[in-house]
Amino acid sequence: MNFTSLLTVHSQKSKRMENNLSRSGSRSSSVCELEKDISDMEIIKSRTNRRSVFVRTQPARKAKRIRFFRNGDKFYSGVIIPVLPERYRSFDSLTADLTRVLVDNVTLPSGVRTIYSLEGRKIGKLDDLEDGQSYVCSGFGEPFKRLDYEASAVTPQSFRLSGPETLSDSASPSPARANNRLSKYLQTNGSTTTGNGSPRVSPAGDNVVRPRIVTIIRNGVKPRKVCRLLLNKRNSPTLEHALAAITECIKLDTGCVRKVFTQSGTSVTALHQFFDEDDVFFAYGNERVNQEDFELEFEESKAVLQCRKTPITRNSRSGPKPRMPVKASGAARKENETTGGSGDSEQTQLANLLPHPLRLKYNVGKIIGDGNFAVVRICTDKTTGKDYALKVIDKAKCKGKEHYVEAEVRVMRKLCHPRIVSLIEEQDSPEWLFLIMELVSGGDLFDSIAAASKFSEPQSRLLIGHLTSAIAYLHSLSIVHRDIKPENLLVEVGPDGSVRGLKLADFGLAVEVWHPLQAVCGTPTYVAPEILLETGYGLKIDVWAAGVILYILLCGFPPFSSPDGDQEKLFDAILSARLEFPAPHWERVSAGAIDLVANMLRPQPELRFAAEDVLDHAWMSEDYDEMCGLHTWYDEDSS
Ligand SMILES: Nc1ncnc2c1ncn2[C@@H]1O[C@H](COP(=O)(O)OP(=O)(O)OP(=O)(O)O)[C@@H](O)[C@H]1O
Repeated sequence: MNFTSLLTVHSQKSKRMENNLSRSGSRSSSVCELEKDISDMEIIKSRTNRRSVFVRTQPARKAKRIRFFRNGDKFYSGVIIPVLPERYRSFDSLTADLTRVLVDNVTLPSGVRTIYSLEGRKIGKLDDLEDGQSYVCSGFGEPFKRLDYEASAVTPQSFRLSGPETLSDSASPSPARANNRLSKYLQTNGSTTTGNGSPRVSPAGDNVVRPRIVTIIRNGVKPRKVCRLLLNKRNSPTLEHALAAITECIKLDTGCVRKVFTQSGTSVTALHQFFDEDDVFFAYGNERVNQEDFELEFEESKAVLQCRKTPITRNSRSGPKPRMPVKASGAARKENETTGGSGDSEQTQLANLLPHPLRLKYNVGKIIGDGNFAVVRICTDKTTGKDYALKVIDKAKCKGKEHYVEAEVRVMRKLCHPRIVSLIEEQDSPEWLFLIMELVSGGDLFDSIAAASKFSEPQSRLLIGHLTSAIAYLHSLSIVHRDIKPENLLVEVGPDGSVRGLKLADFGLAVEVWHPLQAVCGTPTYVAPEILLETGYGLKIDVWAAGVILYILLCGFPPFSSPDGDQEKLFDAILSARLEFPAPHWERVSAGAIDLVANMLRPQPELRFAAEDVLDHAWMSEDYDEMCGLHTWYDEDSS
C-alpha cells in the first residue's frame, strides 16, 4: 500500500466496478468512451486473440444515467452511474456497487442500504430508477435528510474554466439549468458570481493559481486529520472555490470550511496566500481558533512531513542530466539498517502477535522492507521450508483509511498473474492485518536502477514487457493500479545477481474503474497529466507511469522533472507535454524504443497506447534488435 497520494495522505482509494469492461477494437478508446459504449454492446472475449473485443450482438439498449448523492451530505456532488439490466441483475447488486463507488468520497460505514428519490421516496427496485434523475443513498437505519442535493452537483470541481459554462459531466442537464445550479451553489456558499452564473475569476487570481499541493489540517481533537490537496486553476479559480475544495477534501463535521489559517496563525483571506510560501493550512468551520491549534503534536508533525515528502531531489546538480527522484524510505527500514536487522526479541514479540493459525504454520524472519503503514518480513513455511513475504499492516497507522486496506486485499484476492505478486493468505486481528505473499527476493526496481544507472534495450524490453503484461491483465479486469513506480516493482534476480524479471506489487491504490475517476493520487514523477488536470481519468494512467519507467530504464533519469526539485515545476513540466530525448543520453537508443516511449507518454489519454498496444509494438519483439541492426541510432530527422 502506498500513500504517497497527492490529494491526501489518507490517500485515495475507491472501489469497485463492472467486470469485463475492456478496451474496444479501436485501441485508443478511453474509459469514458467505453462507459458510453458498454450500454449498447456486449463483450465477447476472444480467446485466440489476447485482446478483448466488443461485438454488437443485439439492438442497442440505452443505460439509464443516474446520479447518486450521499444522504445528508450537501457537499458531495454525487456520482453518475450508467444503470443497465445486464450490469445489475438485482437491486442488491446495485447497492453493493454503489457502496464500493461511494466509499472513496463519503463516509458510509455500513454501506448503501437504502436509496431514496430526492423527495424522500424509498426506491425498491431497479425499474423505479428513472434515466437522468438523481437519487440519495443512505446507510443502515439513517432517516432521509431533505437537502438541495442538486445544488452541490455543480461544485466548482465540475466547472471548466476553459469553456463557457460547460460542465464536465456529460449527463449534466442543460447549460442553462446547470448555470442556475452553479449560481445557486455559489450564492449559498457566499461566493460572488458573474451575471451569467460563472464564477468570477479575477485576473489576479488567474495569475497566482498554479498546480500546487498544500497540506490541510482539519480542526478537531489532536492528533488531527492531515490531508494533502492539489490546488489548481480548475478547483481553485477563486478563494471561495479553494475553500470548497478544502471542504470536500477534509469533510469537516461542522459543514463548510469558513476559516483557514497558516501555521504562523495568519488568516487566509486572499487566494494568493495559498500559493505563497506557506504550504500548511489549518481549516475551521465556525469553531473558535486557539493559539495552541498551531502547535503540532508528534503524530501530526510526522503526517505533515509525510505530506511534504517528495520523491524529487532538492539537491539537483546543475548540468543537462536530470537526476532520479529520491526513494522514500520508511522508519522501519532505517531502524533495520542501524540495528542490522530485527533482533531476536523483536521477532519473538511479532511471533506472539501472529494469529494462532499463522504462528502454527510459519517461522517469522528478518525485515525485508517497509512502507508507511506496513513492515514486510521473510517467513518460512514450517512444513515445506518455502519462504514467503509477511506484510504486517499496522491498523493504527491506517486509521480512517481502513477501507483502502480492505480494497488492497480485495483486489489482490482477485488477481492471478505470473507478473503480479500473489496473496497466499491473510489473517486479521484487531490491531494488525497479516498478509502472506509470494516472496520476490531481489529488492525493488528503484534500487536496481540506482545500482545499474540505466539498462540495455533488451533488458528494458524484458522488464517493460513484464510490467505491461501485468498492467494489461489488470486492465482486462478494469482495475487501475494508480501507483506504478519502480518502488512497487519487485525484482527477480538470477544466481549471478542480474535482473531476470519483475512483479508488480502494492495494490493500496488499485481500484476498479467504471466511470472516470477523480481522486488525485499517485506519485508525482509518474503522475499522468489528466490526473493533474482533474478532468477525470481511467486505465491509461498506468500506461503513462509505465512510459515514465521505460524512459528511466533507457536513459537513467525521468522525462519530467524540476531542476530545483520544486513540485509545482514538475507538474508544469508534466502538463506542458514537452517530451524530450536529450543527447547524448538518447543518442544510442533505437528509434523503435523512442517511438514506444512517445506513444506511452502521449498527453491525451485517448491517443496514448493501451497496455496491449505496448505489447504489440514492434520494439517489444525480441527480433527487433536483429531486424534493425543491434545499434539502431536515433536519427532526429526521422522523428
Ligand atoms: N512480496 C514481497 N516480496 C519481497 N519484498 C516485498 C514484498 N512486498 C513488499 N516487499 C518489500 O516491502 C516494502 C514495503 O511494502 P509495501 O510497499 O507493500 O508497504 P506499504 O506500507 O504498503 O508501502 P507504502 O509506504 O508504499 O504505502 C516494499 O518496498 C518491498 O521492498
